[in-house]
Amino acid sequence: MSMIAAFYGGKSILITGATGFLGKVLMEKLFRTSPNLKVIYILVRPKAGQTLQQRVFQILNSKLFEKVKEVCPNVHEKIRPICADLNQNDFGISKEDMQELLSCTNIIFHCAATVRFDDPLRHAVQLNVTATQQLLQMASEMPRLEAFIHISTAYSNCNLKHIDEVIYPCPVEPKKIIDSLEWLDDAIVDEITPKLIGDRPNTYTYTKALGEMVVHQEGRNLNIAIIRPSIVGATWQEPFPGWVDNLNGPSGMIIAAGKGFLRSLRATPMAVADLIPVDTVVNLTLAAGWYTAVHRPKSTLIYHCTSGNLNPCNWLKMGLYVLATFEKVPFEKAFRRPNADFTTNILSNQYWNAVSHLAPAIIYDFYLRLTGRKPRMTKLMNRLLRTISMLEYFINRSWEWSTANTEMLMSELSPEDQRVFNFDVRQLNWLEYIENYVLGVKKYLLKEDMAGIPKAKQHLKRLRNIHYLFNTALFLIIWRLLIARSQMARNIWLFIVSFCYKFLSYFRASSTLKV
Ligand SMILES: CCCCCCCCCCCCCCCCCC(=O)SCCNC(=O)CCNC(=O)[C@H](O)C(C)(C)COP(=O)(O)OP(=O)(O)OC[C@H]1O[C@@H](n2cnc3c(N)ncnc32)[C@H](O)[C@@H]1OP(=O)(O)O
Ligand SMILES: NC(=O)C1=CN([C@@H]2O[C@H](COP(=O)(O)OP(=O)(O)OC[C@H]3O[C@@H](n4cnc5c(N)ncnc54)[C@H](OP(=O)(O)O)[C@@H]3O)[C@@H](O)[C@H]2O)C=CC1
Repeated sequence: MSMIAAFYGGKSILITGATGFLGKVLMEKLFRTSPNLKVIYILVRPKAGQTLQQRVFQILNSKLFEKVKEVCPNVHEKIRPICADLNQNDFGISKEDMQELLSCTNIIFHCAATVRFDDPLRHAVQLNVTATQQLLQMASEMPRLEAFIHISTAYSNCNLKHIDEVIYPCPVEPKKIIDSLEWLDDAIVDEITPKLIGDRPNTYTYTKALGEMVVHQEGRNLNIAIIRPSIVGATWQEPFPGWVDNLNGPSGMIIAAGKGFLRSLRATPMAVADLIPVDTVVNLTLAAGWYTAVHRPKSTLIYHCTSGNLNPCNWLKMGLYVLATFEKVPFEKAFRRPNADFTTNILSNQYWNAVSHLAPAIIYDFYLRLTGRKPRMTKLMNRLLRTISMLEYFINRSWEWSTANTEMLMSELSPEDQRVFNFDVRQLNWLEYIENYVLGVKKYLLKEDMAGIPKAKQHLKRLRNIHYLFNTALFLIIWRLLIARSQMARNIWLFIVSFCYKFLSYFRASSTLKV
């Protein structure tokens, strides 16, 4: 019997960010392995015209939860959505709901965050720092609380090359930042943002570091652990391989490459591609929740959930695996044939952006205009280039994350728990994982049917022929122009023609002799 699964039995668990990528997989695993848990409270905001109930209904009726419904048929009764907006005071939670949360919660998993790299500092601080502070305040009023698990990111200290499982001090105290944001106006905040974030690439990594600091300072009397995952990707094994439901991290890039939009990328081929499957993160998180509650470590333990030091893969390999998978399972209606190159040189990157990204988009938009349709490709391509520019920081560097706490946790698990809550990435086969990832992107993100693969292959063949035809026509046009203008080009042309003529005559003569 799994000790971790038994531990969560009968518990009241509070999850923030349960409607997000990680939160959904966390909920699914909890229900599947501990169907006798008491209740999961989830803090949800109404969104996109959907009520809380509709949002929960949609999640529970998704493919991800199919297995849960078999082992926990009354899952609808065990999930308790609470209307909350983490941007508001007290999260806008009603008094009755707050009372229930304070008196019943045993475990908190704090996953909610803004993961946008370019969020204005004020918004990123509100969600990633102030909301964390408020949640800690709530937690301190929970008499039954056994553990508070905070999800951070391995990149919160990406300004360092070697990162230990410790909290690093921030130059400006989070409290001072929160206070000053109250009276500074937006224009001044925007102006000082680069100075505040210093050598970090964006407001996301900066505010996640501030969030950790807040946890460290204000959670002293609580039983806390911090999980730092690297780049979270599709599921590896559970509940089934390849599940993914948002465009963050590599998923959006896989679509862009598979549809033929992404043709070149400024990336360091040998830099470590520190991907970590979402189910691995969830298993480690649940194991850490159990360990924190049962063993009550003296200090806050930080767990790095990364793959680079145990089972490294680099961007070159990952890119090749992705491209190889497109051969077997191409995406439908591709714009061009998938073929992406990595370059480290800024100038050649600009050249390829102009030639491989913008020029085809402009030509295609011209064609759309000619056929009376609205041009859209240049806009889309500019958006893609902007996204790529935001990711470049992460694909041109390697980091070393120490994983002593994570390895210690693994050694504390029983053999059964090591199987049920497996977070040993040494067992991961990258080629197999990437194949399933690409397949998952096709099925769950693009909602493409496998039956369409022969047609997609046919479409790629047509694109290849168009490509050859276009290149030949371009070559002939350029050559024709050169011949018209340059004596040297004419001489070369005459030389080639006479050489071919002589070769053919010789070939014909020798074959006649043989007969
Ligand atoms: C050979 C191939 C090789 C492939 C492999 C190479 C892969 C490299 C991947 C490297 C990943 C490195 C990530 C490092 C992550 C650090 C880890 C974390 O803690 S952080 C956790 C990770 N956090 C992140 O990854 C956040 C990254 N994303 C952002 O910060 C923002 O989306 C933005 C600033 C990039 C664009 O802002 P903005 O211009 O305001 O645009 P909106 O947001 O409003 O969206 C506009 C449209 O674009 C769509 N779309 C969105 N994202 C992507 C995407 N990645 N891609 C594509 N598309 C994307 C979106 O759906 C929407 O479509 P529609 O509804 O209009 O049809
Ligand atoms: N994805 C990744 O690559 C990585 C993620 N992480 C960390 O993992 C955690 C989860 O990330 P992930 O699941 O990918 O992110 P998502 O963007 O998928 O999910 C974010 C969650 O936060 C919720 N949320 C955001 N704003 C509010 C708000 N104002 N009030 C209530 N809820 C809100 C969202 O709710 P709603 O559905 O309403 O928007 C959603 O449930 C984050 O802490 C992130 O920093 C760390 C490393 C890598």
